[in-house]
Amino acid sequence: MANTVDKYFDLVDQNQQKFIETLREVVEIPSVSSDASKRGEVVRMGEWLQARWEQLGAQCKRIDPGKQILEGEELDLPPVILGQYGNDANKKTVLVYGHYDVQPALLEDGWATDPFTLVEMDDGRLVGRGSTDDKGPILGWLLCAETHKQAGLDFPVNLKFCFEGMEESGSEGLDAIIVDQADKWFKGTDVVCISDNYWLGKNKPCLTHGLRGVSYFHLQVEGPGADLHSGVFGGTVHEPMVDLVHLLSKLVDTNGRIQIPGIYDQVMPVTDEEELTYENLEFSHTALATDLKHDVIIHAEERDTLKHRWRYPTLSIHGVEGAFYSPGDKTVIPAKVKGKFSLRTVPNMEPKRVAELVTAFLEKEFAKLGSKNRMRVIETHGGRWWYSSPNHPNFVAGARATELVYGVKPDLTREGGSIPVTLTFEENLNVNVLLLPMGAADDGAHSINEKIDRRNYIQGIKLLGAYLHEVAVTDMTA
Ligand SMILES: NCC(=O)N[C@@H](Cc1c[nH]cn1)C(=O)O
Ligand SMILES: [Zn+2]
Ligand SMILES: [Zn+2]
Repeated sequence: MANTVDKYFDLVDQNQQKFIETLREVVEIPSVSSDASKRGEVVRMGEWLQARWEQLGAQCKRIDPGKQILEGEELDLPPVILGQYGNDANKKTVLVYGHYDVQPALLEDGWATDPFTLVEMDDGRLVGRGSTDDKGPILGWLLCAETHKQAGLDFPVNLKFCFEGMEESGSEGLDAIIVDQADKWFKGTDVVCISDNYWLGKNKPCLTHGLRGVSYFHLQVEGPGADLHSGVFGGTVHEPMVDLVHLLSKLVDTNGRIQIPGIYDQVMPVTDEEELTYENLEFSHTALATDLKHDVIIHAEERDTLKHRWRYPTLSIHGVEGAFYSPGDKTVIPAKVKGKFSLRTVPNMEPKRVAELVTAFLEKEFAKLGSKNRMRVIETHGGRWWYSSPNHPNFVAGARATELVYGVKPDLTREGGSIPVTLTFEENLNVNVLLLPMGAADDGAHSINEKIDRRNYIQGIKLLGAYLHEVAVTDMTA
């Protein structure tokens, strides 16, 4: 094994520039799943992946999950690309999951360069939307397999894959496909690996064994039939935006404490054993404040910041649809506005209970306003949290691979973000899931100037390959 892995590492080093060009090619496809006008691009990205894997000899199956209504338009959901690369009864089977859709990005959001053009900076940052979330990592699996084939190296496992184009928009349609395919396409899977999160800091790699869930809400307030002139109607009609601002202000206080009664009742208490997991991690407020460009950290202790990222629920307000947001001073009263917020959920919160509590609270608060407007709370998607033990041999394989590539033992972390289908894979395939991140804490996923460092991209391609080699020689039943 050592010989093959060393050869593989050498080849990855030799092909660095080619791998960056491949990343450039996919960053140029603006596969934004939340934007109806970009749906064709999302599909194009899925087709690109399928074609490239088929060229390599993988057997692929495209599943079209159905329709969705987005911005009032009925749209085809982007395809889920299932694949099988290798089918040797003497090898283990690893299922990898990733997503080929990305978050929206506009130059005017504050990007220094065009978000859909990959730019390599002097300091090694590869800047572009999707570079770290999640196009770099999904390319990692592909480039690993291509490199093995081109060099005639034995591929150590049978690889199954599942790539979706709706992760950034709630993974619509995917749960049903996983349930349906558990005994079909996914049959024979020994372990699952997902590379779609980040290190805790900038230097030390980690393995991740927990994710928060996400429950996303639209709070709609509707009043007159059309926008109004504020000089004529201000002070004489109930304004939807005023109601909305009042309601949004009730959800969470300025120190991040959620104000919805009952929301903390289902949260698992911290145990002494858990307290130990916050020790000796590569995480500091000084580094975090630098990444944030301004120290806006609420908590005094690092462990409290981590607890609020990993194991307590949080509520964030994301935006208002229908409100005036352009430059200039338009004197309008918007007729209908939609406030958008989400709660990150943790063990043992149930999405259904969360939705009930949120709705009951907002209805009560709205009634207090005495407004003649109409209010509706809509839960647009609810993804579940995931928590797993890091003692499984799958994690041992991940740790060995990390040591081989980076020369250090990885930290064990949980993640504040959500990958809703993680639990669906675990429950329906009855196998262990490992999260093996490629990118670093300061990559700026979902933000402006998203990047992956050249180092993390290239070493990450090695890491994914090394992990597959380690799985091949690790007893997964232990
Ligand atoms: N890299 C994982 C990720 O970014 N996940 C998203 C998932 C999501 C759910 N609803 C909208 N996006 C996240 O925000 O955590
Ligand atoms: Zn992602
Ligand atoms: Zn994301």
